[in-house]
Amino acid sequence: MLRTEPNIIITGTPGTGKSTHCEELANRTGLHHLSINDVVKKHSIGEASDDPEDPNLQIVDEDRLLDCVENDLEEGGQIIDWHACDLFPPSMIDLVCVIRCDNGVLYDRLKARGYSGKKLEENMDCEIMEVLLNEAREAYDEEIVVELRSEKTEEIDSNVDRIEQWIKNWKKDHGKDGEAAAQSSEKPEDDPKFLHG
Ligand SMILES: Nc1ncnc2c1ncn2[C@@H]1O[C@H](COP(=O)(O)OP(=O)(O)O)[C@@H](O)[C@H]1O
Repeated sequence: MLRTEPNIIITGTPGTGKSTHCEELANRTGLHHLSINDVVKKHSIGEASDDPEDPNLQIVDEDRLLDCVENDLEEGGQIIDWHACDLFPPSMIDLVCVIRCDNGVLYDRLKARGYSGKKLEENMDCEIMEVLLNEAREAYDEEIVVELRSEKTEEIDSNVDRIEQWIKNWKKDHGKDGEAAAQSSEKPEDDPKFLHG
């Protein structure tokens, strides 16, 4: 089935600004903010970890998670909000935005969230080592992976503007004309390169 609306992953280290971007994008475009944290809670597919330093940490059964979101992804128009990305089938994903943040700014945000000790350290390492960016680049065609910075308030607006414009182009290319182009094996002109600042 051809999707008429794209599926977009918004990923990044906790605290970088994923939810903020997803909410704003959903408000502006009418696409659905698919918070994976909410899916995990709703379907009880997380198991409490036995880490005494992080009793709230949930280990998620990824197969069950995929079962829960499969229909949504097939339908399209999903803005997927999660701190991991490589489990979603590439055939169902049209754009992957990795939200990045300066280490000092992220440290303050995570502290304000009450993170400390090992949990704070591991999340800071995750950002410094570019774990999510590498994961995204390994799992998906590098052309659809975009890195966006989110340190200042005005960056939220400019990032969302750019993604919104990309969505408009994608829809134009995948409407009736896009379907015709796909059938005649022409490549639709939804090149996400313009998103690469
Ligand atoms: N570009 C930004 N400018 C200012 N504050 C931001 C920006 N991006 C995120 N924040 C703030 O950082 C915190 C973490 O953002 P959030 O969207 O919850 O991150 P995540 O979903 O990645 O954990 C929130 O308080 C949010 O308001």
